[in-house]
Amino acid sequence: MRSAIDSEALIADNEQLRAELQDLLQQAHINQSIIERHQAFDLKLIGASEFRELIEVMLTVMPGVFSLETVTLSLIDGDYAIQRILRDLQIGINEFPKLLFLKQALAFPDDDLTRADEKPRLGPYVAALHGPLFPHYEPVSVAVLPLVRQHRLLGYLALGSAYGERFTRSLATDFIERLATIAAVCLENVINNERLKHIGLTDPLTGVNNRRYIEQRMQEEVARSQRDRSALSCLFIDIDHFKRVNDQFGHQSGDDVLREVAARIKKELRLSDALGRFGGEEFVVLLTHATREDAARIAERIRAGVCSRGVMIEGSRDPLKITASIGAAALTPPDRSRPAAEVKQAMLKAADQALYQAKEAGRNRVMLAAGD
Ligand SMILES: Nc1nc2c(ncn2[C@@H]2O[C@H](COP(=O)(O)OP(=O)(O)OP(=O)(O)O)[C@@H](O)[C@H]2O)c(=O)[nH]1
Repeated sequence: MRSAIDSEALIADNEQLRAELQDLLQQAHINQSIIERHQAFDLKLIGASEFRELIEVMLTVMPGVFSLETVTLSLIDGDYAIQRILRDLQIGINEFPKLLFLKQALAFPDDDLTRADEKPRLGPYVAALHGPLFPHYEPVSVAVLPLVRQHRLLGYLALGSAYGERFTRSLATDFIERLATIAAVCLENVINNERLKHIGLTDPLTGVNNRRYIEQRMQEEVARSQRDRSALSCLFIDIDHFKRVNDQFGHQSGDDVLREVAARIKKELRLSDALGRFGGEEFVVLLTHATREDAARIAERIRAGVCSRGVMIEGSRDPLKITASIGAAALTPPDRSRPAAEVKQAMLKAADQALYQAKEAGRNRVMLAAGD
């Protein structure tokens, strides 16, 4: 009798142990699949070689992989350097509403002074603190991962959950810290790649785009205007008697004049326009959605801006009077029957010929190419 009871208890024990083992095994499978998902995500992050691709992985793929309501990336870009590069490389910031730019680092009240600034901060969402990182969605709990490279804060990856228990102050942060480290390295890498691309498309003397960029961009814009039937214009701008500046005051002063003229032209343009140094003392401006009349008006404004006041240069007591001649050509309506490359060449040629006429007619003036 006694042994029957013992064996019943043993069987019950055994069944309970089996059930516990089953649970543990199931948990191990779940953990294994979480680890595999995380590793696959790490590989995606590391594999992204371009800015656009990395941002997609962080902002679109990540919420799904980690079951989060939102993920945002905020970059610290006080001098607009990153935004300028992205704009020049035609990476539309508006494409990514969860990509944000901050003028400076966020000031978190230091509730724990022993904690290094670069540690992730987990806890309930506080609007006054986390608001700038979540402008479109108010989560309940958040993890803010500072992205730091070589002691420099690049920005924050901010994870938002609709559940209070998801990110609590006491949660172990090893995994999140590792994620922040990988994300920071990947981010620095793609920003540097885009910087290199940008350098290859920039004129080192004036800081405006170079000829390669402007030719490439012009072809894209011509194709776009052919598709949308939108207007497109270009200006050829040439500093008058520039040789005299070099001859009289030296090459260095000539370079100063080039820089100043580039800055004066740029001041008159919209963000969507493009300015490039085409060669020597010649600049090209691409005006999107600008008709012939718009081009004439903008060219006149640029001409007036260039000669509005003298340019201070070394070796001369008085500011030097500088003028420029401008040739303008427009695509209205854009010719759809010819390839974009051909139309681009024709537009450049027309603007160049108009510039020649402006020089012939006495310089410091704008001439329009005959209608397209
Ligand atoms: N300082 C400097 N001068 C340059 C640079 N590139 C070209 N130049 C000079 O630009 C001058 C161009 O002179 P020209 O084409 O004869 O024309 P211009 O004197 O401007 O006369 P017009 O165009 O007819 O009004 C030459 O003296 C070139 O040496 C540069 O990067 N820096």
